[in-house]
Amino acid sequence: MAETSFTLNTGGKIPALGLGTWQSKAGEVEKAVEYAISVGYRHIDTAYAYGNEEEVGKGLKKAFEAGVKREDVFVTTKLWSTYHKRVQENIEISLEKLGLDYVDLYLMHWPVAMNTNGNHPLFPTTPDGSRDVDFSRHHVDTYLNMEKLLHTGKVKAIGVCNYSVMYLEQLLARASIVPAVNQIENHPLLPQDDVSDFCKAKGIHITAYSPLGSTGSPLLTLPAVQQIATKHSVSPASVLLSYHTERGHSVLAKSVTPTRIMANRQMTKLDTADMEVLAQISSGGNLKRHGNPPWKVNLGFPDQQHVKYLS
Ligand SMILES: NC(=O)C1=CN([C@@H]2O[C@H](COP(=O)(O)OP(=O)(O)OC[C@H]3O[C@@H](n4cnc5c(N)ncnc54)[C@H](OP(=O)(O)O)[C@@H]3O)[C@@H](O)[C@H]2O)C=CC1
Ligand SMILES: O=C[C@H](O)[C@@H](O)[C@@H](O)[C@H](O)C(=O)O
Repeated sequence: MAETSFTLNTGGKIPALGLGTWQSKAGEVEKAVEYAISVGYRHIDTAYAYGNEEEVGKGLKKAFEAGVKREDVFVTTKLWSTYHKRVQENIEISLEKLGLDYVDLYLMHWPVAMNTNGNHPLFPTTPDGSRDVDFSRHHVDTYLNMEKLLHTGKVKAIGVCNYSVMYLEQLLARASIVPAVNQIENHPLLPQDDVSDFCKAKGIHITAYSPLGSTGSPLLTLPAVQQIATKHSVSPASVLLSYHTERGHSVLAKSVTPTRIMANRQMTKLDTADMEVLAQISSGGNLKRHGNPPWKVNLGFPDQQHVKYLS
């Protein structure tokens, strides 16, 4: 494995590979977390919005009972959009569900607030059926409230997700604490070099999500990925995950399947030629973003400039 962990701007370490839990179903995720930790994972990613923090917490508890120390597991959870005006409340609910005193990383899930008192606790809608966005709440004000959590000991580090360069510039202009992490969709069909370079210059670590292309892992069949896998006698998944460690990013791979959880631990030392082949996949604007919720808001990503926004 090229790197087993990266150092954050807090001085803390983030393990290079984390277990993703988005869409991991009830009845499956507790076992997935317990199994992953038993085979060496030390980084678990969840979120209030995933609705599985309680079960993730049960998996963590089993791992601790088996002798793994709390301080050796890096746990991330995320502030949901309907809680942008209730930051303290949302972390307390998450900690209660997880059965933890603190999380290692607390991330703003999206830089868009939704109506706190809308028609649904997670995904409120307006009468036309679109997302009930709270345009009165600026994402930087939410982040400033997250900064205050650092003094409570309930979070060891704070950061953001889904931040473009434009949003990061807005945030850094007013923040006292540089985010430790920006968690973004990242893979050879969405390299986001602009965000990666900007974060590197500012000391913000990137964690890549949807490295396999999310549900159904469509990127495993990319010919260039398969060709590199054959060259190194490894799986395509290993190539797609190792792409991030080579870039200095940590990576989250979701699976509830024990054989895949185990297999995804295998990292491959990719060479310069491999990285060049992987970089070529997106050349000529051949980009694919899998996570594209209908926010009605311009998030500032260059690949989304064709989208029509209401605001
Ligand atoms: N901050 C944010 O907004 C976001 C954060 N994330 C985080 O990142 C994590 C990873 O991203 P995610 O979108 O889940 O997608 P991934 O790219 O990790 O792909 C997950 C899919 O790949 C399958 N899979 C996993 N390993 C293998 C393998 N070795 N061979 C074949 N198939 C495999 C899984 O199936 P199965 O489980 O059935 O084995 C599942 O269908 C999330 O779970 C979440 O924690 C994700 C999206 C947005
Ligand atoms: O972390 C995973 C993703 O961000 C997911 O939570 C969102 O995409 C959500 O389904 C939404 O529709 O806004």
